[in-house]
Amino acid sequence: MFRRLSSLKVSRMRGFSALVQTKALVNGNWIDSSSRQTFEVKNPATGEVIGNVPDMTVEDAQQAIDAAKQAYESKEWRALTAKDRSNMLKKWHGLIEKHAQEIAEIMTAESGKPINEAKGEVVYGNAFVEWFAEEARRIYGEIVPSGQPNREVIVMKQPIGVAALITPWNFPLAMITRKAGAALAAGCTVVVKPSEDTPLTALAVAKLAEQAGIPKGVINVVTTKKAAPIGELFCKSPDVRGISFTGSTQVGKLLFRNCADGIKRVCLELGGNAPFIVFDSANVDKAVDGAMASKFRNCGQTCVSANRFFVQEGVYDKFVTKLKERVEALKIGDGKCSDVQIGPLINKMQYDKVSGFVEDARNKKANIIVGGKGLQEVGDLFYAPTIVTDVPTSAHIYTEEVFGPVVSIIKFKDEAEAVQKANDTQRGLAGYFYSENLQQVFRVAKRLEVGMVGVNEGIISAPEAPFGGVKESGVGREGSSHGIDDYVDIKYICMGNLKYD
Ligand SMILES: NC(=O)c1ccc[n+]([C@@H]2O[C@H](COP(=O)([O-])OP(=O)(O)OC[C@H]3O[C@@H](n4cnc5c(N)ncnc54)[C@H](O)[C@@H]3O)[C@@H](O)[C@H]2O)c1
Ligand SMILES: O=CCCC(=O)O
Repeated sequence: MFRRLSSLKVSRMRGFSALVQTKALVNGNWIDSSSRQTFEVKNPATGEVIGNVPDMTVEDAQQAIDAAKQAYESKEWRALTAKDRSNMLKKWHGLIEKHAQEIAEIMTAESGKPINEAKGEVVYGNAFVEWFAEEARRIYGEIVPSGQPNREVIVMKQPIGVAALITPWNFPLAMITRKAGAALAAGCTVVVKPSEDTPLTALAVAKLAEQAGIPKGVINVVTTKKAAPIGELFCKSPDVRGISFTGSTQVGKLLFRNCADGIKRVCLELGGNAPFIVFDSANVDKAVDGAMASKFRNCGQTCVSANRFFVQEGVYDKFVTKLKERVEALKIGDGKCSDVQIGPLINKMQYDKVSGFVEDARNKKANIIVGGKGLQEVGDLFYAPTIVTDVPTSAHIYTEEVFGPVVSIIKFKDEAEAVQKANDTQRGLAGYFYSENLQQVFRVAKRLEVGMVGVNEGIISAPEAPFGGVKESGVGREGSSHGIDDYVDIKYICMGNLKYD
């Protein structure tokens, strides 16, 4: 069965104290909550409290909005050229790179993410800062040939103003840089509300932004457990011109509704329920590699994780046997051990959800061939990597996003059935399939109702690619040249009565 690591094998982590900030950042000042209240940040692998951060109030969040507005209108920010902003982002990128190890250690301590994955996330997240440093200089307008004489039609892109960024715990760095990089490149200022589970990574990168010379008030970080009232303030405040949210579909819908009155710009990156299809024409070894990468990245707590595996009859037994061997070999433990591959789930709520879903499948006569239980001997929040076969379509692991290390497998007969089942969900973030048949590749890629498709590939995220979903998985795209769109307004200037002769 699974290999567990003893604490003796835990590699020594260097102290990460230098970058750990335990105050919020408003208008360039590192401050406490006006209520003086704080909340604990815990290591999900051990339950140990690793820090206390300010539990900022709605009034504190209002101050952060005011600071962002003032900074947006100040000469220190508005007068900068695109090249100046690009250079600041490049400096920030350089500092994140320099402090990659410390940031990864903070991330592992507060999120439980295995250290090698945390280092990978620093590289991935920082790539958005670099990408948007480059894009900052390419926010082009247009001059369109006019239909009238003596007229010019000029189109320019201008920053929207203050943007509020609400981020989740599963990618504590990348979900901030993917938004803030684009916003700053466009010339906006931001108020970041990181997840209450992972505020320390957010504060650490904000500290580096300060060291990079990004002016006060341009990036504000509000740590809080009062997500709902502060989210409502962001939606209702006329000074916040855009909201970018990554998180659950449930909260995304609430924010979308609350932004309606102010006709605010909204970017929503929400949950998925990704199909992963293995056709008879697939290279099964490649498919198993892709399945492991897609499913077990961050212990399955990834919005683009494969959620439902559809495997065609001809390769079913081979795929399941090979996948089972790989799953049983996964190393589980405290993410600070350098060879751990599976850490804990983030919190008790997530643990209860995952274990409840597997119990539901068991009760509905699905077949649990590996795992299917908690690993309390390792820690309270550890759940065994699990494979469930013969999953009925009524099971929660089929209809819902599991967000945990659970593979649900369903056998299918033909392509039409696979595509119909893959699309049988209101979510549409990512989808994956394995096939060596070129005709099938194009057919299926076009028919999947998702924003992103991995063909013979389990890891698809990249700074230059547009990230986002369709259906209830969200609106807007992050990363790529499209990632700037949510932070700019298009302005048309009609130059009339021009005299050319
Ligand atoms: N599409 C993507 O890019 C993407 C990326 C990461 C996570 N996710 C999704 O996020 C979910 C898991 O993350 P989570 O549990 O942190 O989600 P969540 O929606 O509970 O929380 C996300 C953020 O929203 C805040 N929040 C919670 N309630 C709020 C409210 N009423 N108003 C304003 N803010 C509020 C939280 O404090 C946190 O900062 C999964 O469904 C996952 O698929 C999507
Ligand atoms: O969890 C969602 C984000 C993951 C990614 O950017 O690949």
